[in-house]
Amino acid sequence: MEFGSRPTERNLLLSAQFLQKELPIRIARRALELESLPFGLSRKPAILKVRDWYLDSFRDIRYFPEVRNRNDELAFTQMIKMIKVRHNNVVPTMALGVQQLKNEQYRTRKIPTAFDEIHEFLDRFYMSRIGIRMLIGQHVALHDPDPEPGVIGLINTELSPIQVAQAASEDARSICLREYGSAPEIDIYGDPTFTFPYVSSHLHLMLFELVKNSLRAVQERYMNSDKDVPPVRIIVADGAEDVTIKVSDEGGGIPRSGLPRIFTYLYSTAKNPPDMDCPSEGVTMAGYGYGLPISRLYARYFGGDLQIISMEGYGTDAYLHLSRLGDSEEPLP
Ligand SMILES: Nc1ncnc2c1ncn2[C@@H]1O[C@H](COP(=O)(O)OP(=O)(O)OP(=O)(O)O)[C@@H](O)[C@H]1O
Repeated sequence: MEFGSRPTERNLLLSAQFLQKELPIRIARRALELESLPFGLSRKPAILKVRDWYLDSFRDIRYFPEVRNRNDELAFTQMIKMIKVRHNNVVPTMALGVQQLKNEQYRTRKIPTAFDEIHEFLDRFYMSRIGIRMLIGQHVALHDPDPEPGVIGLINTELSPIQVAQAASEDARSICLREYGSAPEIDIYGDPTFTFPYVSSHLHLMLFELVKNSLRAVQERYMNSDKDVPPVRIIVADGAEDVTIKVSDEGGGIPRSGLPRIFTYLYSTAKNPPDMDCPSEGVTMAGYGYGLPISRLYARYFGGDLQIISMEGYGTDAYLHLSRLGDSEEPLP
């Protein structure tokens, strides 16, 4: 944030030179790991596709001549922007690969794999992806000739969590409306003038996932009843260390036996999961089971965390902690 507040030619050049060294290291580590996954996962077509994206991006950066001047820097920026687009569908494509492995085990009636190892790999892999995309996104965004006041690259130094909560709520409600024909109300509490520095796309993504889960739970619980539908409540608290946002619903909660699984990849109670073979299809209410684990990674990336507390038979509280100390280091694998 401090570096980007002065996006001079010299600083942009320094930034590009740093990325030219740093990105291939991060990308190569992930490519190697993609090649050595357990249980034959590395040979699944979807995983090979992702591996190839990583190899292509590695080559693009390594074959790019050394960045020495402004023109090089602009060309380099275009190139890494393309890389970011190339990797847009990594998450659903990886999900497809893991699903292919699961299906195969189911068909051949092999003893189901302990997926812990794969879970840990995916956590590392997606965390690294968040870091790579943050670095590329920040560099590219610093070229914006006319940034909004208070915005430095991807970071909004005056982000209002209430505003982001409103936008994320609207998005989640419109999906709920589309899917069920109606959607519970959402009440948002907190100081509307309060702001803190954060990446608004990250916060939007996390709140959108949490609100979507709450809306779905409430909707399913009250769909066929004539009782009043209780609203989902979002409460924003600004502490000295953390900004905490609670998303609270009366959607019936999660059974205690199911709680250890909600942060695992591919655990979902959605009845009609999206077509895994068409990962670019539009957003649905629930499906992959990726919402919670991915949101927690985004929170942890900047030193925060996500906790889910459930009261079975009543509802669920999600606590999203966002560290505002600004002194956390990237928790890289
Ligand atoms: N607020 C909630 N109330 C009740 N159950 C919940 C709530 N939040 C999450 N769950 C349970 O946890 C599961 C996993 O949630 P997660 O957000 O990770 O995936 P998903 O919503 O099923 O799919 P998607 O990848 O589309 O987010 C859900 O399928 C649901 O069973």
